[in-house]
Amino acid sequence: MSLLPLPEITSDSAEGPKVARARRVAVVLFNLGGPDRLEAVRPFLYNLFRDPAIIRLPAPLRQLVAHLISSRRDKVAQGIYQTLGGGSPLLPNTLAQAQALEQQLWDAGTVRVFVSMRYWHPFSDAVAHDVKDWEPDEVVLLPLYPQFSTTTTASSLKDWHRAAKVAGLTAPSRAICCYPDEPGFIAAAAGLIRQGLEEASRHGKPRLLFSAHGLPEKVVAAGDPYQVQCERTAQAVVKALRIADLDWVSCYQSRVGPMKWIGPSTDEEIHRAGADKVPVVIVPIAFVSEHSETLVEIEHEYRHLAGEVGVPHFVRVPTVGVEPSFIQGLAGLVRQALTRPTGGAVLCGTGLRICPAGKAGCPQAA
Ligand SMILES: C=CC1=C(C)c2cc3[nH]c(cc4nc(cc5[nH]c(cc1n2)c(C)c5CCC(=O)O)C(CCC(=O)O)=C4C)c(C)c3C=C
Ligand SMILES: [Fe+2]
Ligand SMILES: [Fe+2]
Repeated sequence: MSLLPLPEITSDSAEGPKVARARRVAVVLFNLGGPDRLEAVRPFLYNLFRDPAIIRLPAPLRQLVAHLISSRRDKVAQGIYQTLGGGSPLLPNTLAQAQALEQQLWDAGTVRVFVSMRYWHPFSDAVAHDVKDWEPDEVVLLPLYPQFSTTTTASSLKDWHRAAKVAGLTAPSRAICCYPDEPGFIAAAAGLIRQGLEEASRHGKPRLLFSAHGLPEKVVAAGDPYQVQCERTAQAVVKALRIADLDWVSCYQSRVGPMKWIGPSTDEEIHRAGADKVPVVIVPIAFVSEHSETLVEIEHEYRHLAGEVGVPHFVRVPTVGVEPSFIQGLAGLVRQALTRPTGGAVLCGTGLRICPAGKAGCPQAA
């Protein structure tokens, strides 16, 4: 990766020579957020379900529905976070990624990496103020969702632009929309999967399950490119693995509510693996760090189900986290974004084209 030139930012002074300083770049990482204690579970769920990107109802009705669902799901969700010691590890894990990325970007100017969460602290309003106080020359918005969804990436970016306006943050920004087959991400996932396949192979010919967080079918039918991009990630990993006759399938976990979600579901695939008596290697392909969906849903619930339905061996592959090639990949996305025109343009991770508004699979997110 070639180094970026470091433009000197100069300021005129009435008295004397111009003062130069290195370009200051703020990178903002986005993720969903998670409750940090059991009392936070209900307000976290309320924030999630009152988001119009999640519950597509008009305002007063949406708040009412959010209140009802969060009250009803509170106990189940508290049980999930109780298993994790009373809170989500998503924030500490994301802060570790921020630190690793900051170190990786030593050559891109004076870089500081911030973390902004959508449904629990640190919220975009507080982070936008912190970014403004740091006085960046440029801002790069980097969602920690490799695959674009209106429910995640677009929701986070929209909320960020609102918060930035309120905070008076005027530095130019660029958003990276998605990177479903970014080579560093794919290499990191493939490396971790290879270890999982090796372990499972001792128990028979394993089946690889690429398990992504699901979405309601109607969200995808309305044009959300998430499912297509999840399949693209799976294809890219399979190609990188270069294993002849690899048995693999994409599936979707985490269904909530009564609507029909995209499939096949991860449950169905675990049942099928049980019937076929094949070991399962399950890889959470839409998550880049550990949290309730990986450490409870996969590690406990799916592992238990696999035992019940006769799967001979079950391996959970860890998320890419701070794997060096993943962090290098993120740094590459930031460097490339910095070479593009500013003005809220949305960049596709693959090929880093500037996406025209509305182009399918390459969405205008802001
Ligand atoms: C790829 C990422 C994600 C998509 C797409 C997504 C859509 C989506 N999620 C819900 C409802 C819930 N999600 C919950 C937790 C959760 N979701 C994601 C990511 C995506 N969600 C993450 C990273 C987490 C974990 C948070 C943590 O533990 O730190 C939860 C809360 C947990 C639970 O009660 O099961 C809910 C609820 C919907 C409805 C949706 C799309 C419409
Ligand atoms: Fe979710
Ligand atoms: Fe879940």
